[in-house]
Amino acid sequence: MTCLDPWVLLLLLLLPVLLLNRTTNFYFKICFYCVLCVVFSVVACVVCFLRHGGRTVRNMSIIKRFVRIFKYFYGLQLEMKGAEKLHEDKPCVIISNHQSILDMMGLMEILPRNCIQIAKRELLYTGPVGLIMYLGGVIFINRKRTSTAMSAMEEVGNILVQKNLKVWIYPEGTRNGSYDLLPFKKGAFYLAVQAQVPIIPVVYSSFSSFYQPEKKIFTSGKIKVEVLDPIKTEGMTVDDIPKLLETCHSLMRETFFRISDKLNEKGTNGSTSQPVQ
Ligand SMILES: CCCCCCCCCCCCCC(=O)SCCNC(=O)CCNC(=O)[C@H](O)C(C)(C)COP(=O)(O)OP(=O)(O)OC[C@H]1O[C@@H](n2cnc3c(N)ncnc32)[C@H](O)[C@@H]1OP(=O)(O)O
Ligand SMILES: CCCCCCCC/C=C\CCCCCCCC(=O)OC[C@@H](O)COP(=O)(O)O
Repeated sequence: MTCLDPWVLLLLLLLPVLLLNRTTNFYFKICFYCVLCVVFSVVACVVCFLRHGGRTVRNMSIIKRFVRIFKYFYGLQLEMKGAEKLHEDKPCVIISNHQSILDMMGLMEILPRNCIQIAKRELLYTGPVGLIMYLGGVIFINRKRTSTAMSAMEEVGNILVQKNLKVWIYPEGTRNGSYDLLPFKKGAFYLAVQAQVPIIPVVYSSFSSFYQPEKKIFTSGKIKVEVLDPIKTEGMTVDDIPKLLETCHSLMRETFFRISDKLNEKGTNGSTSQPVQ
């Protein structure tokens, strides 16, 4: 018996109370998510090194297996529609809406083979999480310097067809938890037109039925994912980009509203989702 035992006992007694409280439950789940990311990244880094010896997009299939476990801890269900459109063995630019750090779970559920992602450079410095992203072939861009971000994207465009790759981009350029989509940045559309490859929009329903950081709500729930039809860019030039962007934005926005559960003023959607204890 050590002198810490009464404190450990107290903590154990308090744990159910803390988990039942909405705010502490919320923070517990977010902290646990970060712990899961770090721990799984360390293990995945070792597996990736042993399997492929360094940075390659093939490591993503290993990372996927780890991240796909996360949803069971959070009682999240993912309902997919049209996923087969992503698995055609041809290069393309995949665009999707970006709500939260939780998106990674939805991403890994549907991520096709040979698909690299574009991420903000700051994520490279998150220790093991940054390292596993690097090993998985993620391309890091400096959003504060448009010219370097653009040339990094241009390099991706140059190898996309040559290496038969797909690229996953969040065209909103940042997380957006509001019940709408932000206006799109143009990088993804330049890339698709430059490489003359189709754009495939993927829409995730609003998380707000189970996840609302401002109200400290984080319950179990369902995410609907819909893959829209590919939009061809063959024959398009830079002049066509504004219209292409607009088409993708309105199609995705329409789909987002259709598949999301609109909340009432109380912040509930009337569903029976209960906090995961
Ligand atoms: C266990 C743990 C496991 C971990 C698993 C890892 C999972 C990994 C998950 C990772 C998830 C990570 C998720 C994340 O990290 S999301 C955050 C990072 N991702 C992005 O930002 C992607 C989307 N952003 C863009 O595409 C932006 O456009 C970029 C970044 C490129 C520039 O943005 P910026 O805001 O600086 O500029 P702007 O878009 O207003 O454009 C400015 C002007 O430049 C013109 N322009 C733009 N592009 C091009 C071009 N190519 N050629 C020529 N011109 C171009 C454009 O027309 C405009 O001109 P004008 O029209 O106003 O005259
Ligand atoms: C040595 C330093 C150690 C730091 C350790 C930090 C540990 C971090 C642990 C877990 C973080 C999980 C991150 C999972 C990756 C999710 C990617 C993501 O969603 O990034 C947000 C980015 O798209 C947009 O960022 P902004 O909304 O523009 O901001």
